[in-house]
Amino acid sequence: MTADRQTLVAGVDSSTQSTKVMVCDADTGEVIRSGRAEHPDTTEVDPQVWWDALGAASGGLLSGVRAVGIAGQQHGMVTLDEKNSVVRPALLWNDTRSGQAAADLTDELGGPQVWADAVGAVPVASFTITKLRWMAEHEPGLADRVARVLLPHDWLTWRLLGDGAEPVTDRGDASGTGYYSAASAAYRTDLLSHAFGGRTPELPRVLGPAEAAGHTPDGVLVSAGTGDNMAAGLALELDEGDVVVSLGTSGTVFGVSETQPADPSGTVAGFADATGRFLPLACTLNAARVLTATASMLGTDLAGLDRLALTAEPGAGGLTLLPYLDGERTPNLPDASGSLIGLRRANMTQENLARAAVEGMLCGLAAGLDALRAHGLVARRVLLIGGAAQSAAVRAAAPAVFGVPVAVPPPGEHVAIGAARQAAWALSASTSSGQADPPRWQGSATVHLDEPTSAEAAAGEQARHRHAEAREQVHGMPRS
Ligand SMILES: Nc1ncnc2c1ncn2[C@@H]1O[C@H](COP(=O)(O)OP(=O)(O)O)[C@@H](O)[C@H]1O
Ligand SMILES: O=C(CO)[C@@H](O)[C@H](O)COP(=O)(O)O
Repeated sequence: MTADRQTLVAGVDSSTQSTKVMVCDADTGEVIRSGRAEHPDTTEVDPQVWWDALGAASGGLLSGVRAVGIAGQQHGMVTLDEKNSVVRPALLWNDTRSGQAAADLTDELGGPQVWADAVGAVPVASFTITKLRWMAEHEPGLADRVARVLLPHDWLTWRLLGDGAEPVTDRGDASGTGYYSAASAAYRTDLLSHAFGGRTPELPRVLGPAEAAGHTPDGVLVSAGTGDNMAAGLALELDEGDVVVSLGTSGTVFGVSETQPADPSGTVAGFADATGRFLPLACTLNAARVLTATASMLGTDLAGLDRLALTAEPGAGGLTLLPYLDGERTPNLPDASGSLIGLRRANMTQENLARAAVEGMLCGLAAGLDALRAHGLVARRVLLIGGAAQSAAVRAAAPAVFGVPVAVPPPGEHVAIGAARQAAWALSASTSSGQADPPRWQGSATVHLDEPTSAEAAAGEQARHRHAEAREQVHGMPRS
């Protein structure tokens, strides 16, 4: 197909640390051009920052693009007043100030199982509903001004549509609010109102997976958009047995399912995906930044951290890092700090510390993988994505820590590509010959990482055991 007949679509990943834009061929998924812009390192942010980053990342890229989709960091609370002005900076998924609000809400409405049954997940500080409770308690004057609540991707989609547009969302991102039941495809405004002190802000209409949100003033179709993990799932065209481990700011482990789990322990959140199915997911608050923080402490960079970690033996000489550097979400310890356990004169080396950082980050996700399996998810292989999947030390340690084959898809911005694939799907669905399914894009082969030796597998198993033991000893968390 010649370039002038090529149909172009764009996908946006507005995640915690940056905005990425990928322009793709709508038929094949080939990436034609891309851009990115950084976000500030903070847990509350004026949404205008995302809009400016989107402008910077997409500058000059969107010429000829027929459709665009926005994927965003999940859960962030964007509050708007009667005039659609932002009431306060958005509280992000990694802002832990609403930890007590989460515990209170869980108790007030009958305990964890009631929540898991109602909305597929037990509230934690990340969820939008707990942030609204925090706002109602700590900023009641501002809460009184809130006329509408959106998620980050909803707000960006709405801005793209221009003045007078109706705010919309999708079931994937809505399922992370704590006031949407994906199983019954309905908002739980009773829960929202209870959490928000009797206030009942307007909520965006929930679109279907291939439904269009509308068009930009320039006539570009805008798809429903979704949460970043849902978009990554869409890019990877997940089948049964595929489990994604994403190592960005957050660590997430998830797969697709026809049914919604209801985990009263709160480890597995029964989110919805971007295709009409469910996306059982466990999320840690500390992933790639554990590596940057450890590298910085050791006076090196990420390449240097890799070199150190690869020099150490698997198991880090018995060192265990519980990397709860920014508090933690899974396990639910919003006020926790990190712990380094097992230090001896013989193992107290930079190499072991680097390895312990890598293994500690992965062990938290391996525990999430165990919980997903306990709730019925089949794990035949792990697909490793996100910024820290580029780390050689992570790739070396992952197969032994997860205990299942690990594959790395070709490096790419999977969230933005998933958003672009959704845009291509919505564009196709808008025509008379529209497709019922998203276009098949996945072509390039994944790289399968080496199976661990029996010694490496044993060291991985021991690292997980020590991690669970440390969680129990330091934080009283029961072993699963
Ligand atoms: N080679 C690498 N080794 C370890 N971490 C890396 C590497 N390359 C990028 N990262 C980390 O990945 C993170 C960004 O990943 P990304 O998935 O884009 O995050 P997010 O979606 O949360 O914004 C940064 O913290 C960055 O330091
Ligand atoms: O809260 C979750 C998942 O429930 C996070 O995964 C956020 O969606 C942020 O993602 P990244 O910016 O780390 O990719």
